[in-house]
Amino acid sequence: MSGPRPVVLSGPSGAGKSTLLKKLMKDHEGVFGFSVSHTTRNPRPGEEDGKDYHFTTREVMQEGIDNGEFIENAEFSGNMYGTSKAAVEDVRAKNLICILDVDIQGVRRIKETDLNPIYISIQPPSIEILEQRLRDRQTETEDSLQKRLEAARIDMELSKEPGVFDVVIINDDLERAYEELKDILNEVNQKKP
Ligand SMILES: Nc1nc2c(ncn2[C@@H]2O[C@H](COP(=O)(O)OP(=O)(O)O)[C@@H](O)[C@H]2O)c(=O)[nH]1
Ligand SMILES: Nc1ncnc2c1ncn2[C@@H]1O[C@H](COP(=O)(O)OP(=O)(O)O)[C@@H](O)[C@H]1O
Repeated sequence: MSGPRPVVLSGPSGAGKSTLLKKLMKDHEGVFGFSVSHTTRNPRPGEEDGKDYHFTTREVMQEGIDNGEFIENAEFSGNMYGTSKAAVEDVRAKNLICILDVDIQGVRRIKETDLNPIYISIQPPSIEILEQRLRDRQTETEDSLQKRLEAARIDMELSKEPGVFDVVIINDDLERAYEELKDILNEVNQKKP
């Protein structure tokens, strides 16, 4: 595929992907475009349909998957998530660098496509700190929080495997993690404009 390499951000829920991504998009307007995923989970206060996610139902999303409209899709914490072909195309059409936020299953599926992104894992300093951040965020029920922590343990192990990610960023201090992310993206874009 031609154009700049897309960027896949992955890592446990609560690791800080959205925080870093929003900061990056705000500081570099007209450079990055977010691939808006579909999900069957309920919107959180402040989340906008079509901006944060395309909020949908299981039936509608399954129909789209069956019709071949998705690059990848996965089940996470009791909900469906997926990247539609249109989500990535929309960003490409604007000539922006496409950023995708997907879980580890999404990373695996995207590796089977010709998208050829750079794979970045955002990791928390520890599972304890991750739990605290998720609790402080106040977006989860106890059940969905426990499911996220369970998935996080698997994600944290897999991110250590060589070859899965190009880069692993530990999001301890936010500003330092952000600088690290920016440095990596600068490097990639210089190599392949
Ligand atoms: N495979 C896949 N995962 C996604 C997609 N969109 C979001 N996710 C992942 O789904 C998980 C849950 O996302 P979300 O419900 O927004 O919760 P949060 O990560 O705790 O803010 C995260 O690990 C996301 O990276 C997608 O299109 N495909
Ligand atoms: N470096 C950090 N230090 C402290 N809190 C952070 C840091 N990065 C993110 N957070 C907070 O942790 C919570 C989870 O971050 P978020 O960006 O929603 O994670 P994700 O998108 O990976 O699920 C948010 O409330 C966010 O404000």
